[in-house]
Amino acid sequence: MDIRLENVSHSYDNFEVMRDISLEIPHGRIVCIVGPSGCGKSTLLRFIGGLERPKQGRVLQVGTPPADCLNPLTYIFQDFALLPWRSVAGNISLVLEDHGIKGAAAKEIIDDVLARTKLTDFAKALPKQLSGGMKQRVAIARALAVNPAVMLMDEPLSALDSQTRELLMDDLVSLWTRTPFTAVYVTHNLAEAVRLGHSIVVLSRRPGQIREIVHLDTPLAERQFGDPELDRQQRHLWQLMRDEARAADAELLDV
Ligand SMILES: Nc1ncnc2c1ncn2[C@@H]1O[C@H](COP(=O)(O)OP(=O)(O)OP(=O)(O)O)[C@@H](O)[C@H]1O
Repeated sequence: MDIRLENVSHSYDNFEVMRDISLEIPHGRIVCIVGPSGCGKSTLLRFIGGLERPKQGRVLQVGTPPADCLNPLTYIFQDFALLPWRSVAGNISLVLEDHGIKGAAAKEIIDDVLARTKLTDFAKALPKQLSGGMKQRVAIARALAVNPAVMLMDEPLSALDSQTRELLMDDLVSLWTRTPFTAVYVTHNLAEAVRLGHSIVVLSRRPGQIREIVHLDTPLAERQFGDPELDRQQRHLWQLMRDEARAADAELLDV
């Protein structure tokens, strides 16, 4: 299933947040969205997820979700959103229980996603026993359990330290390489964008408009830390964003 945004514009009362966004999120691709603070990245994600509707334009789901998909659009948040009293396996089973999947059928799915996220040995652990990186792996496993058509990732690594972030990026790349998934990935971090994005949508400051869409051809598995081509792309993204980010920053201070 692809997602298509057609001429999406939005205001909260008279406060214009985004203007005329048209965008394709193709099946099996990771599309990163970057832009200065307050330019509407999270709002765009909410429109794609159907949590809110834009004032103008349309968000279309094109094609059908996978046959065994329980939840076509699934979020992964920065703060993991795990239930502290449930084990790792219990947090994953929760989303299956919502769909009436229990017993052996649930166990099969849970075992599979735990293995894919290298969490098998932690099935019985409670969230408080886990590091931040492990918690986010649980959140990713939980998202994979519903076999989503599109994962909506809102700054999923930004609460983590830089080393853990690198490890999680490696995990996401190997997950995608084994079984490609579709994701819209909002981030402030341009290094994450060039490491994980098949394309990177650069938004202007508010009202967010598309400044440029950068397409990266290097396969995800070949993108190494410190790769000169990725560094060059990251510099290009920063050039696009620097003045906008500075202006947006000044605007926020004025409020
Ligand atoms: N429900 C709402 N009512 C009024 N204003 C809102 C609402 N939601 C978001 N906004 C405003 O819309 C603008 C865009 O917000 P949004 O959170 O989408 O930006 P963002 O690019 O994700 O920001 P950041 O990078 O800081 O997380 C902001 O100025 C925000 O204050």
